[in-house]
Amino acid sequence: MAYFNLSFLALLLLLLPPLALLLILYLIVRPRPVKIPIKNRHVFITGGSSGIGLALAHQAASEGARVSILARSIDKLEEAKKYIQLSTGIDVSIFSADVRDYDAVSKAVEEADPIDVLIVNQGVFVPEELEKQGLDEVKFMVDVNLIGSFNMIKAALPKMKKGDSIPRSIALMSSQAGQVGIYGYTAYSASKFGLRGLAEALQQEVISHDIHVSLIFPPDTDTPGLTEEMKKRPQLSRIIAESSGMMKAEEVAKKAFKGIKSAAFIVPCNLEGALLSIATAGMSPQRSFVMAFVEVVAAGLVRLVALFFQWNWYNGIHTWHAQNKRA
Ligand SMILES: NC(=O)C1=CN([C@@H]2O[C@H](COP(=O)(O)OP(=O)(O)OC[C@H]3O[C@@H](n4cnc5c(N)ncnc54)[C@H](OP(=O)(O)O)[C@@H]3O)[C@@H](O)[C@H]2O)C=CC1
Ligand SMILES: CCCCCCCCCCCCCCCC(=O)[C@@H](N)CO
Repeated sequence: MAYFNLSFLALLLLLLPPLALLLILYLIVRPRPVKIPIKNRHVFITGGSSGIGLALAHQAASEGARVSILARSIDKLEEAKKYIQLSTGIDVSIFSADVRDYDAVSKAVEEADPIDVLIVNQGVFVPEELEKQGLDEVKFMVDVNLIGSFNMIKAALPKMKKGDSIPRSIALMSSQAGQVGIYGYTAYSASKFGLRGLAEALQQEVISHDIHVSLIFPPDTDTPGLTEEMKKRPQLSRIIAESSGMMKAEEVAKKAFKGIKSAAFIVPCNLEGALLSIATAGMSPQRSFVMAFVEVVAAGLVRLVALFFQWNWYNGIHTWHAQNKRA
């Protein structure tokens, strides 16, 4: 009996610190967890006529949401509308506008129903070493990916604040290249890193209006945009980006909505992304006390894994240059 008591006591002493940490985290995590409904809500998706945005629109329609999609090409919008109508029976509203044009975006928001879930998904990516890349292309990516996102949020926010008492979401489509800088993506990574600062600051500004911000971080995703990108992607960009594999747009859309519905601030899309999110948790909000526990406990080990990835990438860069110098 004494032996049993001793081992029980030892077990208790062993479990006490993690249990105490879990309790502390349960008490302190902020903002508090909240559920965002999608069914019968108005989901407005920019870049919704192709790739991940089209998959998001299809997923939202399948879950019974009212869906609007915004993009530049009216032909691609009409095609997307037809595809979703045929596959889900849902009639999607379409808005032709360039997110770089604040007035055009504002007009679309005025015409649209009040937005309950805004997914700022549009994005362009032209991978090239900065030295070779024209500043016009640098500006193009920053204007569409970052300034365009400001335009969309600024136009949508006033009406989103006036809505009913049901929680709302503003989700930003970032990229794993928005968590770690990648060779050939200087402008693209900068535009996606910018979304993080936007999102962290915006969440503090809108929390009192029951609006919840999510950042979605996909790896390479099989879309028309990626197909186009592959035509000119530097070999080293490909080697490094392949560290996180490839996903289908539909898989990314499912992960995105899972995160949006639980108002997760950081939404990874695959295992590498989950590791990357722990490695880059920084000062971002964490609503799940369980995830907070993992972040706190795994921080050191994940940092070691991250340093192994950097070791591998820089060795690859060195080898590539050595081989190409000889060639
Ligand atoms: N594919 C990938 O590997 C990954 C993509 N991402 C991100 O996911 C998002 C979608 O990418 P993906 O689906 O691959 O891209 P696609 O090129 O397949 O689709 C991009 C969409 O954005 C729209 N768009 C582009 N420029 C503008 C603009 N100036 N104003 C309004 N709409 C615009 C396009 O329509 P139109 O041209 O008619 O305007 C289209 O609907 C981007 O933010 C991207 O950075 C993140 C990680 C990986
Ligand atoms: C701590 C451990 C880290 C674990 C693994 C890290 C792997 C990072 C790989 C980065 C992949 C970047 C893909 C960019 C996709 C994209 O956005 C372009 N296709 C343009 O759209």
